[in-house]
Amino acid sequence: MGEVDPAFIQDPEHRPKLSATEVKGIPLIDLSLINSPHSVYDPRAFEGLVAEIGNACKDWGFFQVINHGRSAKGSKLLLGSSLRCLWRRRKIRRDEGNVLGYYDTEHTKNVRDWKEVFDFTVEEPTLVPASPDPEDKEETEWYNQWPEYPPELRNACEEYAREVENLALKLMGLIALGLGLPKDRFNSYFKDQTSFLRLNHYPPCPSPQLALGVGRHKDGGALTVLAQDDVGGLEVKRKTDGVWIRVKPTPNAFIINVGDVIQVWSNERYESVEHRVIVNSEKERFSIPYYLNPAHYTQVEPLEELINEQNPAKYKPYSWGKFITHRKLTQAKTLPLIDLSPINTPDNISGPMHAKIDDAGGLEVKRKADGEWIPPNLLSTSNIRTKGHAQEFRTILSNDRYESLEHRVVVNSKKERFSIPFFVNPAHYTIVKPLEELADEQNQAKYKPYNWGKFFSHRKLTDFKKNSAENMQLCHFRQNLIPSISTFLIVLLLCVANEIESAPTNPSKQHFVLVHGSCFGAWSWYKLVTLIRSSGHNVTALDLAASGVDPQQAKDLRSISDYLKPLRDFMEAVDGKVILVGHSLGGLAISQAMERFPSKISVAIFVTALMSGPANISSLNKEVSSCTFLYCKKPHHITLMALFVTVINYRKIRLRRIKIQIFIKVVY
Ligand SMILES: O=C(O)CCC(=O)C(=O)O
Ligand SMILES: [Fe+2]
Repeated sequence: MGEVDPAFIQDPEHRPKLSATEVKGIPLIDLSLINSPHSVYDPRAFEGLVAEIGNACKDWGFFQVINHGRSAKGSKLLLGSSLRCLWRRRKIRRDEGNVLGYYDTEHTKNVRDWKEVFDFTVEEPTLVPASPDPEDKEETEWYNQWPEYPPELRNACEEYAREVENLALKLMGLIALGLGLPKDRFNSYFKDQTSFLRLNHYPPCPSPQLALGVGRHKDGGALTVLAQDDVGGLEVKRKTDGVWIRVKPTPNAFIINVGDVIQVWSNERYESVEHRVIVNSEKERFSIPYYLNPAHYTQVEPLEELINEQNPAKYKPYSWGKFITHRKLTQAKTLPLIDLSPINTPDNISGPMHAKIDDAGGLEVKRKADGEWIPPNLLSTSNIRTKGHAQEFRTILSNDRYESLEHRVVVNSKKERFSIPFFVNPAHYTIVKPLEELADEQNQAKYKPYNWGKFFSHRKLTDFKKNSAENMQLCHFRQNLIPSISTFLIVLLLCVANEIESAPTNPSKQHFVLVHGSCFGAWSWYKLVTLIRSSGHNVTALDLAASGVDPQQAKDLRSISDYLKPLRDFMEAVDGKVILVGHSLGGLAISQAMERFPSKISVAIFVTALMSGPANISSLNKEVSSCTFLYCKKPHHITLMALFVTVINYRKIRLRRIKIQIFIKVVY
């Protein structure tokens, strides 16, 4: 591997102390009771063993076992010199199509590990989902990739795997008993297990103070049975004080790690252990973890027997198959720092680290697949690289190949929280538009150019209203805006206007006057204004009195007539015919304008609007109550409302009224 490439260098706070102390007190459990053919069954001793394992799982999340009944021949052979040449020969490299075999690009927390590995599964083939995509129901098979040399490798590995599997399942039985469950409680999960083994080789490292053999992590499966040679380097994070302690190799012992799956099954009675591997400048090191994993179709969730009202489930169920497929596909390559995959992968959707219901973080991202809010992986990075406004910019530059991420921060009643976003923005004079190289005839530019500086200063002035329509949003610049209420209105209007005798002869050039509803302002039409203008029409969005940016105060208005005055003033001044559009209470305003300026109005559109009678505004209530309003409210936001549109040809009003009712999704 040569000199230390920056990809291997750990952030300062995660660099190892090479002088770490080896401490006493790490549980060392003698399994001779269950393994010796000569031992007489002693229920009390057995109970003691179960309790010892239970305590080790609870207090440490790991322990060592001796007299485990395995001959240790297998591990000696695999760790020993006869097979080391495996690493120096040509390796069968894994790729995206085949995730097993040799590779040396494993990354933990986005930093490359100083090691090379050879992976093989216990079941041949191993059945797994074809992709991490939750919607994809297809399955695929993983096959081991055995090298031709050394020839004895395959047999040695397979034999070793069988031996350790036996031990791992026995330990699961003891753990089940310790949790007060039947001994065979976990058996069914491992019927079609996805367990695999890894031959780890840590070459000597010129800068062991900067890099790690494996960065800090927890094993994702149920249980790990680890064999190591006598070089040492494994460190575990002690639960009592968070100090990293070195695990001194014990001859013929296996190290047992509690994995994330047990943490979830036990509803956190046992917690998986964080660990890492230190490398050294002189000696290479070998180790063989056996990861005991459930069948891919397992939904991992707290066991029913271990939850109740006092102790509710701390995790949401997640698909083991989706989780492991994602892991396998992503861990062997560099993950970009700004990476959209976390919101689309089971790892972050429902992996044990992330599905924790009471996640202390606060940042949530909206998963693109289904719009659900989920916490991203905040636990492991010291610098949290969130995706901010800069990504809106990326969205446009990439012509939608990358989409910006919607996110939010939830607060909690106990802890305060701090964060420091760094927004990477272009120069103010930048005209943001899809890059030429990424837009062509087949894939046309999806955004119109806009001036970053103008956008940015507008945002700065209005950012306190992040969710209000007044805040300029990316959708302003979209070329082909998604059909919405606005587009619908224009299409509807033009269709109907063509039908009406008095419609302008050239419907392609109209002047729309938009009148907002109560408590709204001209800003509420921001989408429609953009749309109408970009369709080549004139548009005026008015603020009624004391609304939007109109300087008057509501308390100073003496009558409804004062409130409607800005429209009257406008109508007086305007040349030619206009199309009036009123929303909600704005219907009252346009009704009055229709009374006064009939010759200046070609069409009036009432959008869920009050519509007073043409002769007498006071007949308003009667008219309104005869209209059908369908209204569907969901908590916190209106997702659906009935749009009630009445198009009136004013001059023929007594002859013809068109009422159209539709359902439309309105996004505020
Ligand atoms: O090599 C070791 O001691 C531990 C390796 C490990 O933690 C892993 O591969 O998951
Ligand atoms: Fe591990």
